[in-house]
Parts: sequence; C-alpha cells; structure tokens
Amino acid sequence: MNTDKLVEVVAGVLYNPQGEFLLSSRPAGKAYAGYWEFAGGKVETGETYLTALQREFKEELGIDVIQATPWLTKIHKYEHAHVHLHFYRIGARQWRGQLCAREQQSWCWQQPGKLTVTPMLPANAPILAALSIPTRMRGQFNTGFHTVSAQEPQLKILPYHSGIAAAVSIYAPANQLQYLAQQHPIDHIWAICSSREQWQQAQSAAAIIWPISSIDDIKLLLTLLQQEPSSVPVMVFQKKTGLTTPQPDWMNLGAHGIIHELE
Ligand SMILES: Nc1nc2c([nH]c(=O)n2[C@@H]2O[C@H](COP(=O)(O)OP(=O)(O)OP(=O)(O)O)[C@@H](O)[C@H]2O)c(=O)[nH]1
Repeated sequence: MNTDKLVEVVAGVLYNPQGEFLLSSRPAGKAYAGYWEFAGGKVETGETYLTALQREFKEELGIDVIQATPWLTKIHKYEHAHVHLHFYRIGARQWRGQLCAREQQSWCWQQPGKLTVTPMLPANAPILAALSIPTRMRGQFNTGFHTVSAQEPQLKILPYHSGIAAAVSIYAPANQLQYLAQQHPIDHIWAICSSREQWQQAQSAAAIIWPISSIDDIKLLLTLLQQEPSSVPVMVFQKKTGLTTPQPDWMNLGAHGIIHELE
C-alpha cells in the first residue's frame, strides 16, 4: 500500500441512553488487530462521510445510523497508512437496531474518563481525552467555568494567572500557549481564540474557547468549522451581550459544547 497517500476515514462515537459510548476491537487480519477503536472505516469513492459511516455501522454492527454530528478531525501517519480521520458523534436517538458483531470483533460500552479496555489505536488518545470534556458549562470569564449537569464529566477550569498550580485546568489567549506549555501540561490548557490564526495556533491545546459577542464572531466560527474542522474540541462561549441574532445550532455544526456566561 502507498502510505504517502492520505486515506479518508470516518469513525463514529456512538452513545447509549446512559451516556456511555461504544468501542469495538479490530478484527483478526487487519492492521492493529485486537486494538480498540470507534467503529468506522475508509470512505469509498462516491460516498459522503455520512453514507460511509452508515455503511460501516451496518456492515460491522448491524445497526442503522439515522444522523451523525461532525466532531473532530485528525491526521495520523501509521506504518501501514496515512489517515485523515473524521470523527462523528451519534447520539442515543440517532441510531436504531440491535448491536451484533458481524466481523467477529468484540464490542463494549465505556464511560468517559473510565476506560476499562486496552490497547487503544494510537491516534485515538486525544479523542478519548476530548470525551471527558463536558458539553454544557457555565460561569464567568474572570472567575472560571464548570460543568452544568451531574450526568456529564465534572470539570472546573480557571483563567490563567501566575502562580496557579500546574494540576489545574486553565484557559488563556491562544498566543500564550507556547509560553504556558513550558509550565503546565498542554492537555490542561484551553486556548481562547477569535481569529483564524489563533484557531490554527490552538490546535495543540486541550480545547478551544470561542467567545461570541458579535455577528462577526458567529460568521468566522461558522466558516472555520466548515473550512478547517478542528482537531481539538471547540467550546462556544455565549456572552451576555444583548446580541439579538439567533445563534446557530453549534453542536450540530461541529462544536463540542457551549459555555453560558452567568450574570
Ligand atoms: N475505524 C477506525 N479507524 C481508525 C480509528 N482510529 C484510527 O487511527 N483509525 C485508522 O483508520 C484506518 C481505518 O481503516 P480500516 O482498515 O478500519 O478500514 P475498513 O474498515 O474500510 O477496512 P478495509 O481495509 O477492510 O477496507 C486504519 O488505518 C485505522 O488504524 C478509529 O477510531 N476507528
């Protein structure tokens, strides 16, 4: 196989009503057989990402995917292939049918942050970390944000200030990322972005915070989600600005979650 050519791959994070997600093991005979992954596979000629995902879930697990939400993308070079991975989320109401392993693979439900199976495909570590980020948070820009729902992973994140402990998750402007990464683990730093350049800088952070206070912020975020899908979760920070424009359905457009500003 020519490993220089970028191969388009779709993979689905499928949820059950308990908020658990599905992992399956790679069948014998494939590269990385026995490793755990999200169900999916290569996009075939003429397919959209959604139709490829629907075909793969039917072939591998016998279920029908009705809808899926674009989430994260990632490029990874294996010794056997150079892959462009497109991860989708499939909510508990977005699929139907009875799960059955059609390729003699194993499958299991997992809770975010509490993985009980190993090993995982090498490219997937940041994807699993992203699943531990809640989709609904709230708080104030100056004092920090926290999870809203008891059903989601509990997380508190604080604005950076000098002297803050390295174990704390922090947020700071994207252009400070390189400097902060010398003192804090990069997977604890969220980057605040409001331009294309910052969006690109922030692709090594744990997550992006995109504040919305004007129509231009909405327009640029829509463009970036479409033209340069992120490899890290995007949290849309909805500020209390009196902006009357209705907000797009961000989570259906590729954002990971929403942060609501409190008074
Ligand atoms: N399905 C899937 N593939 C992944 C994930 N993460 C990841 O790096 N990959 C890589 O993406 C590629 C997917 O190809 P595949 O071999 O599963 O594709 P396929 O089902 O169409 O198989 P085929 O080779 O029989 O046509 C592999 O190189 C695999 O290592 C993941 O979470 N799910």
